[in-house]
Amino acid sequence: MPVPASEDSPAPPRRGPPPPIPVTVLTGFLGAGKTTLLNRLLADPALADTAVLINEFGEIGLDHLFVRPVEEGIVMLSSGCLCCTVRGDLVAALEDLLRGRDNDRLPPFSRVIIETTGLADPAPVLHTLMTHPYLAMRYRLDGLVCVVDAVNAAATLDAQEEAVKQAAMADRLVLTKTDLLATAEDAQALDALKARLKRLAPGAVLLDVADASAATLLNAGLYDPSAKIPDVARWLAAEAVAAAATGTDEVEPNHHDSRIRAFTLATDAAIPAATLDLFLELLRATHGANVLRLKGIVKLKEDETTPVVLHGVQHVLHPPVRLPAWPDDDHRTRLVMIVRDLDPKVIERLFNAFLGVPEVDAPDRAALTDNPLAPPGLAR
Ligand SMILES: Nc1nc2c(ncn2[C@@H]2O[C@H](COP(=O)(O)OP(=O)(O)OP(=O)(O)O)[C@@H](O)[C@H]2O)c(=O)[nH]1
Repeated sequence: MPVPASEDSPAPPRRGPPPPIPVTVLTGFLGAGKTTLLNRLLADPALADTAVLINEFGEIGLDHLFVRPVEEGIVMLSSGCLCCTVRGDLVAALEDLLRGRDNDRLPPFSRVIIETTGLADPAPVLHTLMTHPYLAMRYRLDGLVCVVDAVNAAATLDAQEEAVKQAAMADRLVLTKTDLLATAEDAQALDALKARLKRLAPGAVLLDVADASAATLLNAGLYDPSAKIPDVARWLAAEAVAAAATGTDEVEPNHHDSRIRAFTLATDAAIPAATLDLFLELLRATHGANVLRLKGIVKLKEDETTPVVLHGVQHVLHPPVRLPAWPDDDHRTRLVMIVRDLDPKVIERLFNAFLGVPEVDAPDRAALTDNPLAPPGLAR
């Protein structure tokens, strides 16, 4: 991971490429209300210059300037790993949009919304935006919005692990069909669902569809266009994740949810770039498939005044971004991770091993077998 040179501003230099176009990915299980929500959002004049990519046109017609269908088409990355695929169809559709815009065939849209199919794993969509050399330059992920049907979500989350993954990876969670909940039991079930979603995605903003708007759902990324300095604290939501980490034991063991854990790592220590590189490489190589999302800001030893921002989805790490300065008073390294089938302690020990933090209370034998750097077979 080459750490880039400091930039004076997230905006590119005047004669360079245009600023990347924000992309919002809209997920949610079958019939959860994605298209209905999209339809409502597109009626907002603030989204008049939005291009929409949608897998299939459902019963609700979208009346918008450029709504484009995309076919399902998964392409494997050269690593050959199933979980880090990119979508060839999506690459073609996103390239086509840019061509149209650059040739004045299309109006100069300033935002893209991609509605996925209900069964979709969001990871390949995010990988497409993060790994394609040209698309990663012209587009940037703004956020992942997951629509959750308040009537059926509990049963769906119990039965479908993809629904759990969609919710766990989200930056924004929108509860639909709350208008259909009438009884006291319904209200109780809704509270339980909200608590469940908060455990799954403690860093995500959870809102009712009645409050869903361009203002509340969009600009979830690092760069809010209205703010000159990236709002890292809002984007990371490290405090919310840390606060929720204490309550995860209540999860019923049979739920798919119990496989998901959200946690933060924080340190005051400055990390040499080469050490960070090695840590991330080992994390990707040994646990990449289980790290559903990684967000972070890192204090580098080489220049403690210009932190690096990280964003990863499973094996795929977005090229790190060097900030010109710390965005606020918190100058600690903070990593926020959503993992599946992985004990946060394993990552914590790996991180501490790279930082040189001794495992003071580990007995000798455990220090050997628990060593996260030990060769496979020796480590537990
Ligand atoms: N009562 C109520 N019905 C809703 C709400 N949101 C969506 N619906 C209804 O739920 C049904 C499915 O909505 P869609 O917007 O098509 O859902 P979708 O997620 O796009 O569906 P797929 O594309 O098939 O996955 C439609 O009949 C909508 O009218 C809501 O907030 N309240």
